[in-house]
Amino acid sequence: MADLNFYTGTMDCGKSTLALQVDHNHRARGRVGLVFTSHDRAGKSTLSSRLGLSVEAIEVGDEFHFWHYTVDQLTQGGRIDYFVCDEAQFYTVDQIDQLSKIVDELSIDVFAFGILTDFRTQLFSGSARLIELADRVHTLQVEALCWCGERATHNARTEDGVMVIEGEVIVVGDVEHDLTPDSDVVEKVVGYEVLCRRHHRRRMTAATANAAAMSPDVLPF
Ligand SMILES: Nc1ncnc2c1ncn2[C@@H]1O[C@H](COP(=O)(O)OP(=O)(O)O)[C@@H](O)[C@H]1O
Ligand SMILES: Cc1cn([C@H]2C[C@H](O)[C@@H](COP(=O)(O)O)O2)c(=O)[nH]c1=O
Repeated sequence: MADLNFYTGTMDCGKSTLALQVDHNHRARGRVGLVFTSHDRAGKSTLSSRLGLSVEAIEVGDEFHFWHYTVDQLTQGGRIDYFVCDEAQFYTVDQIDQLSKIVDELSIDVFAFGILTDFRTQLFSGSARLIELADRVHTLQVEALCWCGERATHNARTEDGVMVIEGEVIVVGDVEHDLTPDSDVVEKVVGYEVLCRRHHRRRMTAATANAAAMSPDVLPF
């Protein structure tokens, strides 16, 4: 029996690295797989890890149809044992439904990887559908840490290190370290920072915590 697996965690916790390892290990045992991604930082049709590894991947846009694509491949005599699906938070609900049908009707294992919530702590629709349908949901064991040392649980979007709460849901970017607000620079550096829930709610990033350290700790709001 094939399974639909969802591996999740915050940004920067090792998901793409694990996706590359899963593909490597299954391929090493003679299994035939397809690798998919969406909006990877390294560019279109690439699955990349911050460790520097990357592989070519099939880009999943909103119009991509997993079921039609897979049936076409199989009809042409191709063999497929598994899918590795990175950045699955960006997939549509229909695409996740197609993946579950592929598991059930074509006995293809699916390993999906993605973050759960956006910069406003709202579930991505693709991630929510995976939570609803997956046979197994795994939280990655490598934990990214908040600047305070606690386990990071949420993803903040920042401009020059200061947390923002307005904007488009999809903004491709990376976690930024050691940012300090610089009023002299016109172009703000947009990035992400992983935070514990308490500091996400307080909108307190490493940069603003550093600034606040100069004044007595105000009561939590
Ligand atoms: N220079 C490094 N040395 C060791 N590990 C690193 C280094 N740079 C990044 N990493 C590891 O890579 C992880 C991020 O990997 P990645 O697969 O890109 O994460 P995700 O896909 O979840 O954003 C970090 O949590 C860290 O453990
Ligand atoms: C929180 C959040 C993230 N994103 C983007 C930023 C990155 O390009 C990816 C996550 O990649 P990672 O491999 O897990 O680091 O998602 C976004 O578009 N919107 C958000 O709210």
